[in-house]
Amino acid sequence: MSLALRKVSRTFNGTTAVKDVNLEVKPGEIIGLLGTSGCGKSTLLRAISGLDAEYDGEIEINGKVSKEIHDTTGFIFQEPRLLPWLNVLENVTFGLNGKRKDKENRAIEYLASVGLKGKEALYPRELSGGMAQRVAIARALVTSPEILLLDEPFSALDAFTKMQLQDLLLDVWKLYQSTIVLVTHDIDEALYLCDRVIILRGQPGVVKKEITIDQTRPRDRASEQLAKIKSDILASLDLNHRS
Ligand SMILES: Nc1ncnc2c1ncn2[C@@H]1O[C@H](COP(=O)(O)OP(=O)(O)OP(=O)(O)O)[C@@H](O)[C@H]1O
Repeated sequence: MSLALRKVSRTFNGTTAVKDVNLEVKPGEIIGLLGTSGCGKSTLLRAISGLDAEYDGEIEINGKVSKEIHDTTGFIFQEPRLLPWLNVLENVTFGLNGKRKDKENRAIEYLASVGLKGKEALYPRELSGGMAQRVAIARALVTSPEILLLDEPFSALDAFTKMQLQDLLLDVWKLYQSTIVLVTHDIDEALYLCDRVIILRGQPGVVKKEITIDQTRPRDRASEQLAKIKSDILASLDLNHRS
């Protein structure tokens, strides 16, 4: 599913958080939004999801401009946000429409695709951080979203779990062909996952640069080509200057 942002700006109480952001995303593309804290990455993601409609400009999803919540988008947050009184299966089926057995079968299938086969009856308190985030991924996927929005989805996890879940994300992307917008602070994560990285900078945040990562997957995290792109990204972030 395609996605386009045209001159999107968002102002909170007189202060502009992001200004005039333009972005065209092709179906099946993985786009990273990268930038220092407070430059408006989450604000943009909330606008794309329809959770926040108070922005100026236009957001078009598959050719249709709308400010409503899009049922074609799935959202994954930094923390899993599971309901503690529901087990894993119930957390994934929660809010789905349809017959109970159908919903459960669907949830079981998606839980298997994130490596949680047989864990359906566990409660959130019994899960590791990585398992809980896998449940959150299954919960987002079960609605078959054509656009997946991820807000620093792996930043609370240890380095090894993070790398496993990045690979998992690529597996589900291959399987479901979703268009993905990923907010991250982690340059290596953006280099490993994204087709294109949008660098935002400043307050209000504006698009400073777009970097295409034209490397086949699976990528070598330690490759020289990625290291070169990383130094370009670091230079664009201009961490020594605030603007
Ligand atoms: N609901 C809100 N009310 C008022 N100001 C807000 C609101 N949401 C965001 N902002 C402001 O908008 C700016 C951008 O915030 P946002 O959370 O989008 O940044 P971010 O780039 O995602 O930051 P971080 O990387 O730290 O999560 C900040 O100055 C923030 O204080």
